[in-house]
Amino acid sequence: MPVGEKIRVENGVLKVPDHPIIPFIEGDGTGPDIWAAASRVLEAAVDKAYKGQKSIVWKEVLAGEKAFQQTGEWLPQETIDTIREYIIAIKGPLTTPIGGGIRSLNVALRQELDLYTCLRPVRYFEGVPSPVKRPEDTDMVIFRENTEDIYAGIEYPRGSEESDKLLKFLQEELGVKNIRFPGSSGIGIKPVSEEGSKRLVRAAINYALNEGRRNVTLVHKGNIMKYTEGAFKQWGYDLAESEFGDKVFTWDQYDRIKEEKGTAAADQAQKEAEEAGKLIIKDAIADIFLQQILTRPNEFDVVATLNLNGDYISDALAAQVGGIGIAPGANINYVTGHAIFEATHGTAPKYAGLDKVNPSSVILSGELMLRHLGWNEAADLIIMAIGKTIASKVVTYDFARLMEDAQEVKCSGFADALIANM
Ligand SMILES: NC(=O)C1=CN([C@@H]2O[C@H](COP(=O)(O)OP(=O)(O)OC[C@H]3O[C@@H](n4cnc5c(N)ncnc54)[C@H](OP(=O)(O)O)[C@@H]3O)[C@@H](O)[C@H]2O)C=CC1
Ligand SMILES: O=C(O)CCC(=O)C(=O)O
Ligand SMILES: [Mg+2]
Repeated sequence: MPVGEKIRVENGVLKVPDHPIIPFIEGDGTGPDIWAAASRVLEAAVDKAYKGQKSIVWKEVLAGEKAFQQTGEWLPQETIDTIREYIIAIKGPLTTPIGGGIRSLNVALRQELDLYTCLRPVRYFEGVPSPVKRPEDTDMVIFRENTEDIYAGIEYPRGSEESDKLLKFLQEELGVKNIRFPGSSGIGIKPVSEEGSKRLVRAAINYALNEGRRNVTLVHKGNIMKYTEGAFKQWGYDLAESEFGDKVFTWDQYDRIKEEKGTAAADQAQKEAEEAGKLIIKDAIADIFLQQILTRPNEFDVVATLNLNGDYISDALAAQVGGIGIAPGANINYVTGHAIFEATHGTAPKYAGLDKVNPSSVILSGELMLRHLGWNEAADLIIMAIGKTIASKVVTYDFARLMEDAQEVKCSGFADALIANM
């Protein structure tokens, strides 16, 4: 087996050796089952595509329960340092307790490495059971801001010294009168910055232009949270116009033309922009957006949104194309080149150790990783094998329970079928 070399970034460009060392985190709960299946599929695809000329040299790094058992720490500094050094990593899901205990290790990794984009493509594979009539109409790519918003973890329990201090400050210094039950309120803070918003929207627009997409929708709740979510929307429009000029047409421009020259002129300007192949930058308030992705999904293409909205939207859109068992993702910093690939789903603890769940989300996250490395031939093999395997109705429990005449296989069995179909 080759010794392996480090991936490097030179002048902002990823330099990938033929045998890159890639750190992986196995994950909690169903993580070990999924990783055993997914790593075999990724290795097989690379092997089939490059016949030994390229290979991945895995390097395990610890996080979560396995890390705690072996080192007494949930997220050892060595794990963060190793991923920083080796640039690209892949992980299984990690458990976060509810209402107390450790803060999310998944969020900590994103924040430590400043992986400001959570990229979650949502696409349909023929034959996957879906709750909607035309799942093939859903073809969206989510860009979720990954380092700010209420995920910053600035949150204090009721009655703590910190929340008492904050309440006192809000009431006495800022004249806040509408905290309904101050004596029993926990307090959370939601930071959203211009830099954070703009770098995320920049990534979404760059992606949309490179991939020939038609539109980017800025999703926000800016009517209620004016200076965080509303500001995100405005910073997004400002960035689009100032950095992408003639390549885009924004709804902000539309509104200005409408005010000056009327609706017909604004409609005409948008029509001309569309005909000229310009990228349309629009926005939607989060609640109506969640309705419209169901009622008219083909109107939405690339989605740029804040952290919490992006979390909800990821799972909702995944459901439309067959669920969380087939929902990949990547956490990326487009400036430093650092990236951690991971599924959208969590640890699904009730299935831990049963070799039962669908490994496709991690496999497709690996497929995204291979494409990110420029190993498109191996990535294509994975897409082809997933399409072929699902079309032959060989599926895990999550699809089998919704399909007729399906052959249900285990997590490992699905990996076997994919490898056989490559
Ligand atoms: N990035 C990460 O590491 C993430 C971690 N988490 C963490 O995971 C833990 C559990 O969270 P929970 O909210 O239950 O969400 P999960 O995504 O873990 O599971 C919810 C349900 O989704 C379905 N599901 C999940 N994974 C798969 C899969 N691979 N194949 C098929 N179906 C799947 C199962 O549905 P069914 O019951 O219908 O079979 C499962 O019960 C929490 O601690 C949470 O914080 C959550 C999200 C992301
Ligand atoms: O960190 C967690 O436990 C949850 C993360 C999550 O839901 C997500 O990344 O979509
Ligand atoms: Mg989530």
